[in-house]
Amino acid sequence: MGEVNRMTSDDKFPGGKGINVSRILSRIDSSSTAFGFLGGFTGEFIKTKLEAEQIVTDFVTITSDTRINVKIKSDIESEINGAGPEITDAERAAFIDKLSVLKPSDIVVLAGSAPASLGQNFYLDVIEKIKSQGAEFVIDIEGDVLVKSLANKPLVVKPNNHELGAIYGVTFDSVEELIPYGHKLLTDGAQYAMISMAGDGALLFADGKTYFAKAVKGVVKNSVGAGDSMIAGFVGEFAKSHDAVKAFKQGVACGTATAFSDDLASAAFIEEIAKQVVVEER
Ligand SMILES: Nc1ncnc2c1ncn2[C@@H]1O[C@H](COP(=O)(O)OP(=O)(O)O)[C@@H](O)[C@H]1O
Ligand SMILES: O=P(O)(O)OC[C@H]1O[C@](O)(COP(=O)(O)O)[C@@H](O)[C@@H]1O
Repeated sequence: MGEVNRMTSDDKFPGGKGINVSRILSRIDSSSTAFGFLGGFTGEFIKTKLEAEQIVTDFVTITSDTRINVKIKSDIESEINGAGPEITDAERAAFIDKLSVLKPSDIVVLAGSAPASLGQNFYLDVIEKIKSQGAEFVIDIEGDVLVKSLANKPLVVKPNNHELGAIYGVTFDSVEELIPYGHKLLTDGAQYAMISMAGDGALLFADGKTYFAKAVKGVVKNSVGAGDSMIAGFVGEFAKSHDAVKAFKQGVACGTATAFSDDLASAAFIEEIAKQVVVEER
């Protein structure tokens, strides 16, 4: 702080939670459409990168520049996430309009912070539209919006252990302590809930049961996008098999494989890690 800092190397990746979900889905052979708002030179960069990976995109083009989120990898990881672009009422309305194509078999993943210009009710308006089309939704957003969305029965939610504590105003000293709160996410409305705990593994709450996946051991290269990868793994597998435990296993494999990769995990590495994931009922 307060000094000139020079990087030894740098990379540029198309990012943001929903984009990460689409990139992992494409690697596990699950088709998706990446959508949201894109604008300016940064928006062009993201679109080009996604198209190079054969990911279908359907973004609302905005006049402001898409934000840049800076991830600093040193002895410790630090993140500086942009506040997000200015989005006009017309651009907001165009986005909601796009949801008219949704069918009951679709699953919409709502992920990441919404810029202030979209207003406080943005995600709740989006959820109302998704529900009116008969589609399912998954939500990965911090705070109050996640809590309010539970009444609309999201297919799955995946707060990490810290976010779960913040939702219910508690702190956890052990995995056992957070189990009742995982079940509370279901009684509050979620169909399934996963709690990710980085290097301490993950929990699944499904049909009144609790499942635990011990963390796979390996060298952590990048924890950015591990949570998004976990959601993609769950959704991609659930869309095929409708088996929540299998979906959880795939989620953990994708999250772990990304944590052990420089960018998001490759298909081959996800497959390799999947062989090491063990899920047991607790
Ligand atoms: N250091 C790690 N070692 C092993 N697995 C990890 C590690 N970090 C993340 N993972 C895997 O990825 C999942 C999601 O990571 P996590 O950091 O908890 O999510 P988020 O990025 O949303 O906070 C974890 O539940 C775990 O399965
Ligand atoms: O929208 P937010 O909350 O600022 O989060 C955006 C950030 O989340 C990420 O998608 C990473 O998320 P996770 O580490 O939770 O998987 C980054 O690519 C991005 O910079």
